[in-house]
Amino acid sequence: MKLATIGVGNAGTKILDRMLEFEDKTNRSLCRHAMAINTARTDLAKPDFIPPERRVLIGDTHQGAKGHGVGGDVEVGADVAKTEIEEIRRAFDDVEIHDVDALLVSAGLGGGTGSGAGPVVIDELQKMYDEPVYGLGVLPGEYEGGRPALNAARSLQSFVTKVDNFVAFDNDAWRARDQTIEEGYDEMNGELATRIVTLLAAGEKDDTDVAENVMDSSDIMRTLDTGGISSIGYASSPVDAQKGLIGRFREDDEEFNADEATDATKIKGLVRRAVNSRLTIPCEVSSADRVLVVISGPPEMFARKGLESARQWLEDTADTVEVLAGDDPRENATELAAAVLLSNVTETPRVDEIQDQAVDAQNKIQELDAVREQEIEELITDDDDELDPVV
Ligand SMILES: Nc1nc2c(ncn2[C@@H]2O[C@H](COP(=O)(O)OP(=O)(O)OP(=O)(O)O)[C@@H](O)[C@H]2O)c(=O)[nH]1
Repeated sequence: MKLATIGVGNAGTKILDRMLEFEDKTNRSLCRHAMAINTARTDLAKPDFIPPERRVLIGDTHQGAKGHGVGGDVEVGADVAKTEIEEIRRAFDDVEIHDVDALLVSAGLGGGTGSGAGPVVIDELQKMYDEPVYGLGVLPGEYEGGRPALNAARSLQSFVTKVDNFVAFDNDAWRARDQTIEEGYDEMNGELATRIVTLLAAGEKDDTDVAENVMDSSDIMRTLDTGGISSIGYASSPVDAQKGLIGRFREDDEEFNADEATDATKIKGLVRRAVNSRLTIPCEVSSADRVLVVISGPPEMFARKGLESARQWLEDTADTVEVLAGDDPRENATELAAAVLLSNVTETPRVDEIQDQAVDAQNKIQELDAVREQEIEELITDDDDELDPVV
């Protein structure tokens, strides 16, 4: 596929930058246009790969932002983007839409800019272009507390209703306990970038003269066409030019046999590993509406039989007949990778938890407001009592 990509807020920008880095490292060219929109000047200076002229600072004259971010306030994030919609629109004028299949907006949903300005940006893109607009969004970890959960619960609803498909990433599922938050983010962003780019960059070459099994961008778009929330699974094994695949396969895989494993069983094993891996958002695989499998690597490693039996296994596992599978040939690739898109998954426990956490946070805020109102009323009454004799 070919995409125009827009990172909104700090996390959205960092993730997009890592996608560009992965592309650069692996000779892919998924993101034909990359842009960052943020309310924090310092964060906009940080990317290594997003071109400086494609970084848009919004809200530097807004009272609630002043170039320093919006401090987790979704209302301010949305207001800033609405106020500066003309500037945002002008920035989109540079997008060569005839050169892309779709647009992708990435954002963290726990803060104020990504979650507030993100939906405003998506609305504008949907108005301006006929191409699908996809979302790539990070759900905050439980450890972050009530406010990010409240932001995310509200914003997730806007994102999911506005985009054509929302690929979710769950910080809770990916957090390693022995890392600082920043180290953790760096690693997570790399993992997410690898998954989304491996998946969507398949079919980026519009070659008519390609082998039969090669993934087409229209297959990817068809799988994403379900709407809703999606998750990605991924597994890879290093490739040795002489010996073929040298990665270890799960020994509990019923097909596993170190000596006899053919390329076909290896491919099937890789797809199983991808589906059983840590998904970008944990979900019940059988709740997926449609599934897409991309096998990416040196073409001599592809095995038509393997792809077909992986597809059949997935049809049973995901309990859907809508499983599309294809190859993504990458000459000189050092790994064979399987990326599996589970589209429109409905059983995602973390989304339910965030909603519960958000309701708790909302109740606490209301309780605090009620206490505050009571205190103010009491203060006024006390003042009135004191004032009475004077009047
Ligand atoms: N996976 C991942 N999540 C991040 C990263 N940085 C922040 N987050 C998450 O994204 C949420 C939003 O953080 P930011 O992106 O910094 O916030 P923002 O959208 O720029 O909004 P403001 O800071 O309020 O202006 C946080 O609550 C975290 O859950 C990152 O690098 N990787």
